[in-house]
Amino acid sequence: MASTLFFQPFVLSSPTPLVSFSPIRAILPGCLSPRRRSVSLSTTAMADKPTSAMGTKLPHVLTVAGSDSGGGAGIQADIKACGAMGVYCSSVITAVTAQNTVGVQGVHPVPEKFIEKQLESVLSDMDVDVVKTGMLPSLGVIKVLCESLKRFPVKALVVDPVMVSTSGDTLSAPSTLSGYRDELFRMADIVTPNLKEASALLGGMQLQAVSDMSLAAKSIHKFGPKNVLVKGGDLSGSTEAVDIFFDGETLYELRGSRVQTRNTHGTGCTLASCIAAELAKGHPMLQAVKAAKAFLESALHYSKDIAMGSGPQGPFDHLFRLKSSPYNVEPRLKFNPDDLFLYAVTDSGMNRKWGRPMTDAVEAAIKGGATIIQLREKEMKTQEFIQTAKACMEVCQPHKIPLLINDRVDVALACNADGVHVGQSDMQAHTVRALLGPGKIIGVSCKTVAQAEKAWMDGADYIGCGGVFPTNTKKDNITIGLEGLKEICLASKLPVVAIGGIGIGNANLVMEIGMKNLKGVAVVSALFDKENVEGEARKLRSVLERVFCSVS
Ligand SMILES: Nc1ncnc2c1ncn2[C@@H]1O[C@H](COP(=O)(O)OP(=O)(O)OP(=O)(O)O)[C@@H](O)[C@H]1O
Ligand SMILES: Cc1ncc(CO)c(N)n1
Ligand SMILES: [Mg+2]
Repeated sequence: MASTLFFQPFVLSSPTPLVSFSPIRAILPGCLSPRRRSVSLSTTAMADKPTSAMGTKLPHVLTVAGSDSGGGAGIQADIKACGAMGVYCSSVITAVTAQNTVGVQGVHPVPEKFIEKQLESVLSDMDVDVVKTGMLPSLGVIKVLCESLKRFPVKALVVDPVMVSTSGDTLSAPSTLSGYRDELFRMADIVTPNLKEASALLGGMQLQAVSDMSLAAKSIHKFGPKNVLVKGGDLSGSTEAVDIFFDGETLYELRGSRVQTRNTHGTGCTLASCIAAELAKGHPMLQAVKAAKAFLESALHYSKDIAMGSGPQGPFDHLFRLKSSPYNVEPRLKFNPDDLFLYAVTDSGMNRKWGRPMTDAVEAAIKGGATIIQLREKEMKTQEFIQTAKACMEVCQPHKIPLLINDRVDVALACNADGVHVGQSDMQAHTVRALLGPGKIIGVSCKTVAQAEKAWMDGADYIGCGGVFPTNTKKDNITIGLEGLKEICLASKLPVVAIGGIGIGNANLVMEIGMKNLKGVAVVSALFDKENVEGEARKLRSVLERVFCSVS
């Protein structure tokens, strides 16, 4: 088995915006060729188009693919996947297939000239950010597409080299192999072959284990794409769904749990479309791939018992979020790891003791210098918790301070909080991510290196690490000490906030361990078990600032 490499260079060095539904065209950070970036439609180009320049810019994916009459794969999957990710999707149809859960009964290619016409219609007019390709039935279609992309450059190209359906039916002519290898791959930001496609691209190489997939990813990279994702959905005998990502330097083994279901028709199309959608929003490549995989796992899980058709492979429901989380709207605040600097965690028992409403306590903490608030209420009834959270949101919003909810994803959705913090026995972070969407902040409490690694894989934004010192807030909590904190910081690819028994007297010791990704301290009693919350926050903040200035 290939060794697992989990480098995530972008996380610590430059906090990237989680979502950029910017009214102006966002530039994709670090994932695009300078060649295309330099020629892509710029704000200047937009200025030539008064209609689109004056309105809101939607992130836009164009899919160039075949129609699946069964609605589970192809164009239909692509449009639903982009819709589910909150991205506009236009479509150039390359072929019409007669398809169902049994297999492909017929293929009717669209004439190349008419594909060219569709491409020109959309690309010349509609501000496409990312092109995603699926079924390209002939070499001629690939050539037409390459020419169109040269005429109308876009910010990113995602190539899913669809060749054979899972039912075994051929969807592209053998001559397309050379078109992919010699022409289209060179223009691609990522290519996403499954096992059979990777094998075909590499002249029949056998792919039976993860180590073979790693070799294949490296070989396919030589054809010229910037990144390669070899998908392991069809890897037999695995309890996990393992994909291999290669960016030309580092191999990443992306593992998810394998959902036990027959409803996997269109997973490949969906994955590639979700990647394209995340790129269109402005996310970097690896983050886009991880978000796509997390979405897919949730969609498969949600759809695992759907019964449709009599064949071996059924479709799944891309739009499950519409049913599961009506409040799933895009976030207001982008996560900035520096927000972890002075992290205030509430405790209504303490605030009651000092006779102040939660909103006053939160306001005072913010005025004293708190940079993020977490509502941690273990006893409160749901309705009261939601009301309190909504009221606290109103306190936080004018100060642009993010508000997170401890454990209760439902409460976070109900009040449209900025995110959720979960512990090890709460809902898993990847499920939280699927429910909250890509733009919300997710934190996970971690006591071990393995937990920190899982948090990163699950798509969390930061980890809370502790208890650093013994604390009365959490009885029987294991104390990891400064050494434990240091070990986890060293291993973590995510920013870290230290927690547990921290206050004015010892915050300096914590920050002085000198870890670059240790971004701040989280406190409960040090602020809220005091009479003057604002004053205590101010003192703590000045301790932190002093250390920050001396170590940086
Ligand atoms: N049962 C499953 N549970 C979880 N993830 C899965 C499952 N099956 C496939 N995947 C994931 O779905 C993505 C698509 O992989 P897959 O290898 O199935 O692509 P594909 O064969 O091109 O799909 P298609 O069925 O559209 O042809 C990968 O990220 C893979 O790990
Ligand atoms: C149209 C179409 N595109 C792609 C696939 C691969 O899933 C399929 N089965 N049908
Ligand atoms: Mg498959």
